[in-house]
Amino acid sequence: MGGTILRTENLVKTFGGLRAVDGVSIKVDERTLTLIIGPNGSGKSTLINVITGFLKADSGRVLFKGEDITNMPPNEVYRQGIVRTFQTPQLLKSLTVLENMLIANVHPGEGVISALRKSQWLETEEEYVERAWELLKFLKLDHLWDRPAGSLSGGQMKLLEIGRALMTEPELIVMDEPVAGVAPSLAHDILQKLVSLKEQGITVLLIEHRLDIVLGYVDHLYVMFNGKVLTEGKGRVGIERVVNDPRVAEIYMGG
Ligand SMILES: Nc1ncnc2c1ncn2[C@@H]1O[C@H](COP(=O)(O)OP(=O)(O)OP(=O)(O)O)[C@@H](O)[C@H]1O
Repeated sequence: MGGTILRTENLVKTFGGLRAVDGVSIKVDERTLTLIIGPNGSGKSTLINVITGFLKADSGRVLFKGEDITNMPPNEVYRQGIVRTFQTPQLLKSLTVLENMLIANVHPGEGVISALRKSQWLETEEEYVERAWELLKFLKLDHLWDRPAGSLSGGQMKLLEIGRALMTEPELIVMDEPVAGVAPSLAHDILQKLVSLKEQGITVLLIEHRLDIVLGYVDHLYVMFNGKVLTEGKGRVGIERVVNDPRVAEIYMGG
């Protein structure tokens, strides 16, 4: 484990009178897998939306590698080295698996066509194809390279979404429910892939409901409730303590 790559300080996001994120301070260490759990409506998605620039904070700060990135627009956050994946993979379903990989570097808000026309893209085209191919092999999607993305299974689409995120060579990947709706064996495959990303220097921050499947892969666990961090734990012992905390069972039973 290295130093802290991402930190939030007293982050607040309100919707009208509702404090969806209510003074959240978290730390994500380099090359770890950090998981945020919490019952529905506890503020997890809002928190990662604020971190990744999809929502503006009312107050508090987001620091990435020590730099203040609070309220930067998503494309700026992305340029800093943070990539986001969504619960529903954001794929272009009529394009092939390989094509989806190749257009992954299109900045949010930038048209696909104009990005593809860029001379800069053409210069690095060979490199991109190589990288896409390596990643497809890593994700065991290479045999599907010429299939339309829309013909993949739900789990394969999640993998392709991860592949697209990795095409951008991120330092931090923020994921919204990467194994939701995925069969257990493929879910474990996906999580093992995420663990092996740590060895490549990538840090993973994720939200996930399926604790039974995810917990064994996690280095740092945060529990959110009512917009706040209820408790947290690091390492086997710390995580075990959180999981056995009666307050955690209580919020899930209440929700
Ligand atoms: N755009 C919005 N406008 C108004 N209220 C919102 C908005 N987004 C979220 N909320 C509210 O903020 C609170 C936190 O929601 P959020 O989606 O962050 O929770 P969550 O922990 O991610 O839940 P889930 O696990 O169901 O995705 C909820 O009460 C929700 O209804």
